[in-house]
Amino acid sequence: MHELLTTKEMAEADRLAVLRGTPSIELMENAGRAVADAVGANFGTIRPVIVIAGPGNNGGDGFVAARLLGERGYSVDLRLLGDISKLRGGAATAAKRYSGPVGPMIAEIPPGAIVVDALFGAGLTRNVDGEAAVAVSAINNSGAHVVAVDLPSGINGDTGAVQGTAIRAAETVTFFRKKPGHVLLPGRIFCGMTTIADIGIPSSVLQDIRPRLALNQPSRWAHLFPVPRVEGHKYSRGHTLVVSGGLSSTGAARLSARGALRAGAGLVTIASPRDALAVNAASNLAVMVREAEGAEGLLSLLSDRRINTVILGPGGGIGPQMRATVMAAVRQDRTMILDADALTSFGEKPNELFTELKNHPESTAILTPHEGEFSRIFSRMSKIPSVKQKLEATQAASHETGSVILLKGADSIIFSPDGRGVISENAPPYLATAGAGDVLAGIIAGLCAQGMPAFEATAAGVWLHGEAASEVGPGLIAEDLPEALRPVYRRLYAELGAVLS
Ligand SMILES: NC(=O)C1=CN([C@@H]2O[C@H](COP(=O)(O)OP(=O)(O)OC[C@H]3O[C@@H](n4cnc5c(N)ncnc54)[C@H](O)[C@@H]3O)[C@@H](O)[C@H]2O)[C@@H](O)CC1
Ligand SMILES: [K+]
Repeated sequence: MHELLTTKEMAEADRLAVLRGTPSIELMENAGRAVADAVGANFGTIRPVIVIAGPGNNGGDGFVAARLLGERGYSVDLRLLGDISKLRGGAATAAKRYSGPVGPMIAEIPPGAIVVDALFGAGLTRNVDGEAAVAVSAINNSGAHVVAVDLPSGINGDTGAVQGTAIRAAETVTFFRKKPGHVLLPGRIFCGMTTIADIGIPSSVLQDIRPRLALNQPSRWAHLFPVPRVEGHKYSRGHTLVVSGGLSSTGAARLSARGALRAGAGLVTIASPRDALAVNAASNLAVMVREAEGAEGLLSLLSDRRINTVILGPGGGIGPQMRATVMAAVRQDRTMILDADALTSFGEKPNELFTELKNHPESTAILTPHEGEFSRIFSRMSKIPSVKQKLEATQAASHETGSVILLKGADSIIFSPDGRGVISENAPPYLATAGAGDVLAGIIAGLCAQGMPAFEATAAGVWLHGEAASEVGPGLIAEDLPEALRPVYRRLYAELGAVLS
């Protein structure tokens, strides 16, 4: 159930289901019934129901729900945008089956009403305006409990963007699979709680559609998640190197190092400039500290081939030295997590980095920008859209650079150069705190160190980071995150059925 379908893929699912023998009116009947059931699950027949129907099949679902709710004893007031004679296909059939009165668009909602929002769904093609916009603001201002059909009207199913204005729903009933707009912000907030109803589309249609996007859930990467083995030893669990900043900025590297250790890397070393050696050494026990000045220093440490992952960026400083250090790591064919300063340092010359990466196919880069960093590094690349179109932008950036890209946010997006993508929805709001990103870079590196492939390690890292934050709860500071991985790992391993002694 974790696949995400674009609106185009959903239309294809619909078409294939019809080809395989389910008439489209039956899909619509099932959709409308699921909506009526959602109303019935929470409210008795005392509260009036207002169904706001649009001119397409979303409106058709609304007509079905209105008919069924009427049959179940609810007082139903159906309002239609446009002319009933203009309805086509399933929507026209559903309207014929509805015997109640059909009123014009509404501009005021009576107190205590339940609203079924069947104005626009997957077929929204432009900004909501005119009468529809008036109805949307009346609904939003009324405080009514809104059940949205498929998507809150005004939310773009593919991007989660608000087109003009949008209905704020308490719950959204969607069909077969979620769409990106249910998960991406701000769409997710407008959806309220989203549930998925089975409307008779067989899962087998997915074999033809082959969706590339999914929710970031363990089902996407659990089969590659490292399980420590009794016969294993620290060297078999990989070695992560974290490059530290100077004396006044060592905290970020230390947070990364702790994240990598807790994620299960066998060994973690901080490569530290001389002036910061004492502070790095004094504040770490299990983490080793080695002296390394700039690119030269890193190169000499990387002569140890057992070091298989390198974190560059957290607290490392912006400028030519960072650029040289990153380039040195790329030439050493390692898996690198490039974060923060390592990305910003290439803001003026991104191609320098990407050409070097192309010349070293044995090295793997995972880039972990937030939106600001993403713009800085990719805005000069013409084939990459603005970060405002975050899904397409992340996918294009991954494709163009051959790197795994993690666009960090409350709806973190991760793409692999092969076109697979996941969107995360488990990050609690208090995760937006100083240093949390440094820990995340460490967790991802720690998983890569143990042999997990880059895309899956990044997805797993982001998921674990979100779970760890929820484990800590409000008041969280970045230092808490590595420590909170323990109960999260315990639960995950229990779910994976791994036997740990
Ligand atoms: N695809 C499927 O498998 C199924 C789809 N169903 C429903 O069908 C919906 C999609 O139906 P449609 O493709 O007909 O699309 P919609 O019903 O979402 O909207 C299309 C209609 O709205 C108009 N429109 C779009 N944007 C507008 C705007 N800003 N202002 C005014 N008018 C606007 C279009 O001209 C068109 O008439 C889904 O969201 C779902 O609710 C269900 O019936 C069940 C099966
Ligand atoms: K809707």
